[in-house]
Amino acid sequence: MTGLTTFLPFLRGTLLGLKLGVRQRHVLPDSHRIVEASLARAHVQCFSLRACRASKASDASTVCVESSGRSLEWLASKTPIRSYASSADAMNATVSSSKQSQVLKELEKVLGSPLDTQPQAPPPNPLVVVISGPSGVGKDAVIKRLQEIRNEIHFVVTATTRPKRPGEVEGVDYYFMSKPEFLDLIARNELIEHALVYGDYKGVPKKQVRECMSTGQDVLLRLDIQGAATVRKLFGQEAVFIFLVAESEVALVERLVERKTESIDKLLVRVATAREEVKHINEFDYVVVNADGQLERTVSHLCSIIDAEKARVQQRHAQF
Ligand SMILES: Nc1ncnc2c1ncn2[C@@H]1O[C@H](COP(=O)(O)OP(=O)(O)OP(=O)(O)O)[C@@H](O)[C@H]1O
Repeated sequence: MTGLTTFLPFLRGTLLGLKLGVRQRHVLPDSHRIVEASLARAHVQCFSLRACRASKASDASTVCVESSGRSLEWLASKTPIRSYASSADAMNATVSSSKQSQVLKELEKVLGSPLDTQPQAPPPNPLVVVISGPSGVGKDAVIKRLQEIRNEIHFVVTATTRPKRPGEVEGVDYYFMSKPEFLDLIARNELIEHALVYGDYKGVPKKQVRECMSTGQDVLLRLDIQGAATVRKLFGQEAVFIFLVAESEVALVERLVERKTESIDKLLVRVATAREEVKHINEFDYVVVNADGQLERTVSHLCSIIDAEKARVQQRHAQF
């Protein structure tokens, strides 16, 4: 309402200007003035499109120009206004491509140099993303889904000495190996980190991470809390650490019981450990709730984090 009342005097002046054929001048930022000056040459007059619609003016056409991140709406005389849903529609509806290129040429002339076609944002650095969280929270389920929708991210397959669970695939879910084989990897210093978890070894092979990072690919690591702490020491703030939690402790336990992969003794150990692990939440950059039945939402949150990381001005720069 306030905008309208402030605007009415301007609108009256504008319409009067149109009738009298007098070019109006409005206070615009410098960059906009350049645009205005250039378009003035093409006999285009600048007004607010919204104002003209409100006034039901029917003797103007629209030319929209993106300048300094804002949309300027230019009204030129003689052609009728058409109804449209957005500035982009207005552009399509009323400006022919030849007119557009004419405007661009005019702008380039005024600027004294050609408009740059290069991307304005620098290419983002490859990310190292660590996903961690207590046992049974859904790390594997979440990562599996994330891989389906973001297959450009390389999931680093962990080596483990634990037995394969039904449905798990060698080289996809884990590299399953015997304890002597795993100990050999340790001896050859071929693991970024490794740990003995619930009596089984788990570790991240260096080779995979090294190879991916050298090609500029994003890397996703699934680590338990100890592993995440070790990798944090290695990468510091240069990697992204995400902590998955269930909506509550009871929800986590129900999920573990439902999975039916542990005896009651093993369950007890996992639940007691999970209670301790959740205390490490502050060592992470992000926390994401994997609520029951909300796997898609969880994965969508992870995608948002990755996208936000890609949009950072000060990029993380993981080196290995
Ligand atoms: N959002 C969810 N809603 C319901 N069930 C889920 C959800 N996320 C995962 N699950 C299920 O919970 C169980 C535990 O998930 P998963 O095995 O992925 O956990 P994990 O964190 O990888 O466990 P671990 O560290 O013990 O390997 C699985 O049966 C999985 O299908």
